[in-house]
Amino acid sequence: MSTIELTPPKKGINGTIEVPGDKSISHRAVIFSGLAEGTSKISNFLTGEDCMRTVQAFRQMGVTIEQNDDELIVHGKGIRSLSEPVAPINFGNSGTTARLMSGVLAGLPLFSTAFGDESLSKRPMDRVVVPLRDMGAKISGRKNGGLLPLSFDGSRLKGTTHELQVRSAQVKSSLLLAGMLAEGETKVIEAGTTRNHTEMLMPQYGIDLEVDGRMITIKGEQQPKAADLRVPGDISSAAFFIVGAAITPGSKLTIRNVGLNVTRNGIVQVMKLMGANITTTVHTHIGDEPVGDIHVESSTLNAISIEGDMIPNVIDEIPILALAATQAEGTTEIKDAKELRFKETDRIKAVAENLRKLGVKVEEREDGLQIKGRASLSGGTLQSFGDHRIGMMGAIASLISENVISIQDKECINISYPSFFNDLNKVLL
Ligand SMILES: O=C(O)C1=C[C@@H](OP(=O)(O)O)[C@@H](O)[C@H](O)C1
Ligand SMILES: C=C(OP(=O)(O)O)C(=O)O
Repeated sequence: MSTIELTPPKKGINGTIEVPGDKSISHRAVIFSGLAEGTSKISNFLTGEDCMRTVQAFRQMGVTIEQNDDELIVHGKGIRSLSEPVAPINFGNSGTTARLMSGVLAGLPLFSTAFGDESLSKRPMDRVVVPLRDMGAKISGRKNGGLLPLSFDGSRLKGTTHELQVRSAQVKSSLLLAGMLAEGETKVIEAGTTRNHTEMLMPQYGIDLEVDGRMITIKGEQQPKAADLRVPGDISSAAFFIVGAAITPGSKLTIRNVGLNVTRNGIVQVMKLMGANITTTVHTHIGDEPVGDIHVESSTLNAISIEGDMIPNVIDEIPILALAATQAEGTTEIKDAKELRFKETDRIKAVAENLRKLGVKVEEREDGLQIKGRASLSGGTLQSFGDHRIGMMGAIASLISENVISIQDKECINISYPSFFNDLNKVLL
């Protein structure tokens, strides 16, 4: 674990960058390619630690996956040819791997066990285990399957209708994957819109499903077919540079080839509501996913209330939005975001603690934060709490701080954005 010291640059961030491939889409692309029959090519794959956990899970089931930089060649042999993993699968720090792979492992005729790191071992798994058991899944684990490690005595599942209580794309995707392997039809009725990459990608891999508002219906016993895919840039990674450019005077920044899916572009909408100077230009589609450029220039910001339906669309962007709020005129309210307490760390607590260390007036609420704006940020040592998004928030704070900011355990940033500091240095030149 090492610490990085970041000296305030005393100037804006300028130029053009590209961020790495989308984390959510990269996980899903490996899962569909690993289950598929035939050879799939995935380019601009995110090689961050989380997505490599999903790759490793398929390697342990006998799938050959070649990697050349950010290109993966996945030699799928079909669902029936997957082999039983002889060793436990390590999901590492990755909630997406844990939830999505639970749906897969529960529905394959194999025995498997899986565990995670200290953070993931505290995150709730009952949100997938309970509905998977309703489909007939045989899963056991700590706290009656509420926590990792879990073991899956894979069996033929029965298609079921699920009315989701949690607003979570991971739960939805886990059940759609289980439904694809099950006998009969599965319906997933969402509590509200969440990122829809699974639904968008499935048809590209030849999987039939029907989306009717909040209800998704999938037929069982489907064998995915191989496909070639280019992963768009990750808007959740771009978010750090969007906010960095918006709050640092003298900035003009273009971020190229970012996924602009409407279930993910909340960061752009929210920053615009705060008065940020942002334009987006969609120039292509990858499958149904819109991809384009984001241009941001620094401007004054005003406080708003971020709540309700806005939250799922910015769920991973709240830490960096909280930093934006410190520079806005007025007091920003973040509500309905209790889910943040179940991420890599308790992100409500971590954000409040780090902003307070920098001299910001912050109130912590059960489901959010109240942040007083127009704060001048001192320097100091910030903990990342082993959470990549908290670490990157601290690094972006250093663009406008009065003194050096040190970030402890900077390595955790490799979970979603291994080239983060390289990209930051490029725009500081
Ligand atoms: O489905 C996905 O790829 C993700 C969904 C979100 O989690 P929840 O579904 O738990 O909200 C998000 O926080 C995570 O980073 C990725
Ligand atoms: C919450 C996140 O990821 P996961 O749930 O996959 O660990 C994230 O990337 O911010």
